[in-house]
Amino acid sequence: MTASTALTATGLGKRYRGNWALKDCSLAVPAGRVAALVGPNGAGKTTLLHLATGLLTPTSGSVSVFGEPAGRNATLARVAFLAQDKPLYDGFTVADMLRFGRHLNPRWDDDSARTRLAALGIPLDRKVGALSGGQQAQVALTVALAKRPELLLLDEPLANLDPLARHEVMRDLMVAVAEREMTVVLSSHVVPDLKDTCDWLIVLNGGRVQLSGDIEELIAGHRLLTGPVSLADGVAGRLDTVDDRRTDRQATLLVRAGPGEVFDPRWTVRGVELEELVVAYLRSPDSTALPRLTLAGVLGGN
Ligand SMILES: Nc1ncnc2c1ncn2[C@@H]1O[C@H](COP(=O)(O)OP(=O)(O)OP(=O)(O)O)[C@@H](O)[C@H]1O
Repeated sequence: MTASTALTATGLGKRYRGNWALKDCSLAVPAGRVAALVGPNGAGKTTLLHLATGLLTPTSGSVSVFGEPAGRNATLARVAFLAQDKPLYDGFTVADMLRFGRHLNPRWDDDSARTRLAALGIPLDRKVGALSGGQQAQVALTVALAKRPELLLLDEPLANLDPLARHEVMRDLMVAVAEREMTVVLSSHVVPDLKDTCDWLIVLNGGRVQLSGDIEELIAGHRLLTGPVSLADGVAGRLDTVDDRRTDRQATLLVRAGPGEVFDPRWTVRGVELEELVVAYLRSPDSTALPRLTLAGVLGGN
């Protein structure tokens, strides 16, 4: 049986006046995954998340959440969205934020929100505007989690946080994922912070999906070769080459190849790190790795 999908985009596009912010975007995030949505500034990450929440309507294609069109009332109750400009009201106290959430959300979990804030040492009577950036991010995450979402969408939750605060937010997110059935899609520029947390990757570049799939499978399907430049054309002609950098003597190639692929022993061959993979694809906007069979399977299984 194929796992159900939390988020599905099919030929999804959004145009602002003459410009496509997102184009031909097809992807599926299986339920229960923690997906990293990465890409440079202006890649379309916020646009995709806004389409998934129903804040924007598609210009073309469609987006659905647990098989239902995004933005419907029934879908909204299952989704929490933490926007990039965290919608925290500076003049409100933390307790006001909880009261607000309780009134707006029928599934609101006040006890866990209070327990979480107490554990973080964030006083309920403090005005939100008087909290540090890290504490504000934690309050915003607490409010989002208290909605008890099945799909949690986070737009740059780590922006403006110092490394310790970033680590704590990611750790708390993982605790929440372990405690309940939840799918997370999290946009970020900070790829190293995602590698221990996320198990699914979506790379957007210039409004298009370049990479989408299970992180372990993507890593296992690529190799980094370093060796004499004279051998480079042979490899580039035989295998999909994502990134090809050459000096007069040496070539460094990132190729799509599984662990069983046999190379000339003059190459030094090693696996790739998540960040190397992301950077290599972003450097080569025409390269894509979209697991069409997997995608078709996931799409068909819902
Ligand atoms: N309301 C809007 N009107 C016109 N163009 C827009 C609007 N919102 C976004 N865009 C454009 O759409 C493209 C994608 O923007 P988007 O904010 O989705 O990217 P992003 O990947 O989230 O970027 P960042 O990492 O900087 O937040 C950009 O070129 C942006 O200028």
